Amino acid sequence: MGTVVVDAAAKKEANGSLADLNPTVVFVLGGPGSGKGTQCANVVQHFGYTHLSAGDLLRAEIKSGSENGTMISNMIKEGKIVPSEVTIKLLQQAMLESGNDKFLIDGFPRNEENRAAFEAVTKIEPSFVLFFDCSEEEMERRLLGRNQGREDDNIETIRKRFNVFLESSLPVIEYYNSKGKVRKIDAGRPVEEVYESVKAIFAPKNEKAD
Ligand SMILES: Nc1ncnc2c1ncn2[C@@H]1O[C@H](COP(=O)(O)OP(=O)(O)O)[C@@H](O)[C@H]1O
Ligand SMILES: Nc1ccn([C@H]2C[C@H](O)[C@@H](COP(=O)(O)OP(=O)(O)O)O2)c(=O)n1
Ligand SMILES: [Mg+2]
Repeated sequence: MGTVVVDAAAKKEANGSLADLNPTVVFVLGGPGSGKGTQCANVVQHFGYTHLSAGDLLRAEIKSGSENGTMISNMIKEGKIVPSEVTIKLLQQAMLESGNDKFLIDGFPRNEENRAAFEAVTKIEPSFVLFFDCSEEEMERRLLGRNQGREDDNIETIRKRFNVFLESSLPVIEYYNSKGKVRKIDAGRPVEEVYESVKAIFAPKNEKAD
């Protein structure tokens, strides 16, 4: 399954099945280090979603030895956003393989191209968009302390990623905000406090979720 060259027939088939699935999708957005992955893990435990991190899928694709691996790796090291075609195919495959119909899509869409292409290809509209709002100082501190051996968690690439976030990702959040879909969370607080706010968004009112 290593290939990422988009095969038209396979793409059509994947789309057909995804449309049949009519999945519930929540986009989880926020700057690098804002805590998207950390909070998604909490939501998965309590609310039955499948967590799909676009960055994790791209890193797995590099490791798998795919023919696009070098291109993806170079783009990630530069803090750049990989062409939508590649990322959307990985997301579609992961959704179909999961056996679930509720997804947290973390770190996607990261630019207007991602957003428009996903909508055009999958016809999926997110139920809402979680936006983790965090200061650059705090995000930088967290990224430098993340210790996951990531090639992009160095100060030079971090600065580039912050610029890409401001220039390309924030406009996507503004787009969804204009549609009333953004649920903004103060992500600069401790993990447990942030999760309290996240939980309140997912938990049906008057019901308890632990
Ligand atoms: N609320 C928080 N307070 C302090 N550290 C956090 C918080 N949320 C996440 N972290 C830590 O910050 C780093 C980045 O978090 P992560 O969830 O990977 O963010 P993202 O996916 O948005 O880049 C990790 O080392 C994580 O343990
Ligand atoms: N939609 C996406 C998501 C991530 N990427 C690439 C570019 C990003 O800088 C890296 C890392 O993304 P990831 O979401 O794992 O990073 P953070 O968790 O926000 O720190 O992956 C992409 O090209 N397109
Ligand atoms: Mg992450």
